[in-house]
Amino acid sequence: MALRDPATWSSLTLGVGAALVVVRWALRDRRQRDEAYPPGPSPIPILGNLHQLDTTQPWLTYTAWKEQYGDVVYFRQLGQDVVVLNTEEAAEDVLDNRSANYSDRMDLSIIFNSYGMKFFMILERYGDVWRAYRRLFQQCLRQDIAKTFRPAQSQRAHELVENLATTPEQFYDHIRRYSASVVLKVVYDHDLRGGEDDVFNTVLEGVDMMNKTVTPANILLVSVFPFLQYIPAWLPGIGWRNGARCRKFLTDMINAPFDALEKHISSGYANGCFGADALEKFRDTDKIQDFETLVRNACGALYSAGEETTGSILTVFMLAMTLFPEAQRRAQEEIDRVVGPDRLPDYEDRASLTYLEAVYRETLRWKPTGAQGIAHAAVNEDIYKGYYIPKGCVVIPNVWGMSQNPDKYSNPSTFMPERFFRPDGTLNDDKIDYVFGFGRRVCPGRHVATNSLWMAMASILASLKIEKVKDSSGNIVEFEPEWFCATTM
Ligand code: HEM
Repeated sequence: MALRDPATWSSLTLGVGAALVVVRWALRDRRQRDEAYPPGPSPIPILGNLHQLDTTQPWLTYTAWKEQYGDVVYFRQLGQDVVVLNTEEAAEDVLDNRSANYSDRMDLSIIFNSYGMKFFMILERYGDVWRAYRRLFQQCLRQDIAKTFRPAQSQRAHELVENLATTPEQFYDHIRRYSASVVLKVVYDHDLRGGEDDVFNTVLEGVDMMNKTVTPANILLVSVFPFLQYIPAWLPGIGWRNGARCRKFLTDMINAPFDALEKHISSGYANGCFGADALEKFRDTDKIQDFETLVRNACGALYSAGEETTGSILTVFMLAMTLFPEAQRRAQEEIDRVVGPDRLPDYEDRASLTYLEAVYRETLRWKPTGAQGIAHAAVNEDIYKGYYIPKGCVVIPNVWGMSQNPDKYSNPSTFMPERFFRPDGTLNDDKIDYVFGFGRRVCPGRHVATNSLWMAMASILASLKIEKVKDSSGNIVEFEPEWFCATTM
């Protein structure tokens, strides 16, 4: 793609135009109203408060602002109104209890179109198309249906243990393979076994491409300067911004597993899975237009939302077990006592393995992988606790702030499963559900995710001891874990 290309220039013009609109919007005066905006830092023209944000880990800034301004904080970012909800109570009040008004997302149509993200319903605006997706999820991924995938999840968890035992140094690849294999099975009835697998390679490449493009920084840049999507793909370091290349990867990511599923269906070999179930249940619907494309896209969205999240949490689990051996020892002692040495834990054991349950919850809490949740947006203006929230305002649930709240979790940076027990030894009611989101947009894959995570943790703890690496002389190699959490918009 050359800069001489007329399309590039028209985009450049559009980009500059968009920048000017953003500047004018950013400079506009706040409306004079009776109700005040929630408290927050003072903005400067154009940037708003962008210069005060830790842009790679914004949740750290939000959490610091909580100390200064409170549970509900208002700021501006290049003219965009943003409200941060720093506590579970505020997030439940606004996003759960008023979900009819707070289930929208920011307008990201430029990114959607330039990078081929239309399938990615996670960022779909609140409306009929989004409702059609949620109808599919409600019919084909609810809790009782998620249970039917458990045997496949157990089998893959046992494979994960075998892989970890054979080549522990490749633990990250094994974990990623596990989470991908579960989601491929659940969504497409695709069996990922040993060796090369074209479908697996294609979807991994697609997700990696998405991870680069769907970041807050890139979204902001491309929204203001749409011509960036025409950066030549071969340019080192920044060629990944090329829209056409990304579109190709994502189209392949959506089509490869779905085409394979359709072949299975037509040859009569498909077992129960989300894709086949949705095609079957909605085939005669007149309520959803072009339902086949919708199902194809829904499958792509489920895969891209489900693979990395599960993998990241299991990576956090491995880190926690390495750094906090006492928690590992207690969970293993419980499994030995309750399950015994002759078999691996099964889902039926879950209620009896209370310490393991606490390890599971503490893993979600300790280093939540979606530290600033996924932002919602207000459909209409609203008043919350006397504060004005404007129409179109982006509303961020600060999951990091909730999970590291020292008033609720003492020594929050310590991995301490014991915090989930009441004095009488029973588990409390804090299930860390807030990591799965809020209101009408709550994660539809949470039942599948919970089953995958629990089974992997139970199987690993029942079979392996996780400890720090030793060098050739048998000395422990100490390491300083670096914590980085992928941002979501
Ligand atoms: C493993 C841990 C997972 C976590 C922590 C997680 C978390 C989340 C969060 C925070 C949201 C946004 C909710 C909101 O807007 O308030 C979300 C949305 C979503 N998740 Fe998950 N998720 C996980 C696994 C999965 C899996 C396995 C799947 C698919 C099988 C999945 C599919 C989705 C989809 C499709 C949405 C978009 C919902 C919408 O916008 O209406 N997730 N998830």
